[in-house]
Amino acid sequence: MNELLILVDEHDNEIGLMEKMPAHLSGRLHRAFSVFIFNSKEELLLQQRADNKYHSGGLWTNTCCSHPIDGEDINVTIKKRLKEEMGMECETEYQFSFVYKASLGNGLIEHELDRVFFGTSDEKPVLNPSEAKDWKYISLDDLPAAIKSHPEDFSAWLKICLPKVISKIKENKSA
Ligand SMILES: C=C(C)CCOP(=O)(O)OP(=O)(O)O
Ligand SMILES: [Mg+2]
Ligand SMILES: [Mn+2]
Repeated sequence: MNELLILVDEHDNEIGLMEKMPAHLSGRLHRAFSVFIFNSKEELLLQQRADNKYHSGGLWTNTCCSHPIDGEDINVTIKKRLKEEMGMECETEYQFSFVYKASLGNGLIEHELDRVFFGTSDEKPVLNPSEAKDWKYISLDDLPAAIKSHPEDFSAWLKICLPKVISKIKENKSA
């Protein structure tokens, strides 16, 4: 795997490029994106990561995540990655960004400036087994309690950004 991530400072200024593994071993801040797809009942489509992912294998998380590619429009990368991971085609819209740092076991550290995108689709996923092993819909009324009762089953970044996702949805509705 020779995938280059975009290193940034906390103001999202590009600093350079680094390969995926060294970037996650050193905990250098880099760009990422997290996609949240909802169905028409406003349930969130969760992805269960494949067991053999480099980190957070087997954990439940938002619909699709990856890292932007240097020189490629992030909307193009999102489209490709949503297709590759979940077999889905869906328009997505930028919502907000957040920074987090989390140790994920086996020496890997996620330290990301993560851009969050929302989309709506009733399309059923067709999973790529090297990326995802299961999917399910869950209402945002039920997800916080599910995380509270089994925190070990969910990704670090989902737990960190979920309150912001819920506030953003409320804000979008009242706008
Ligand atoms: C929010 C996060 C964790 C971005 C990285 O996502 P992945 O770990 O799923 O990255 P890919 O292997 O799919 O590129
Ligand atoms: Mg991914
Ligand atoms: Mn990362």
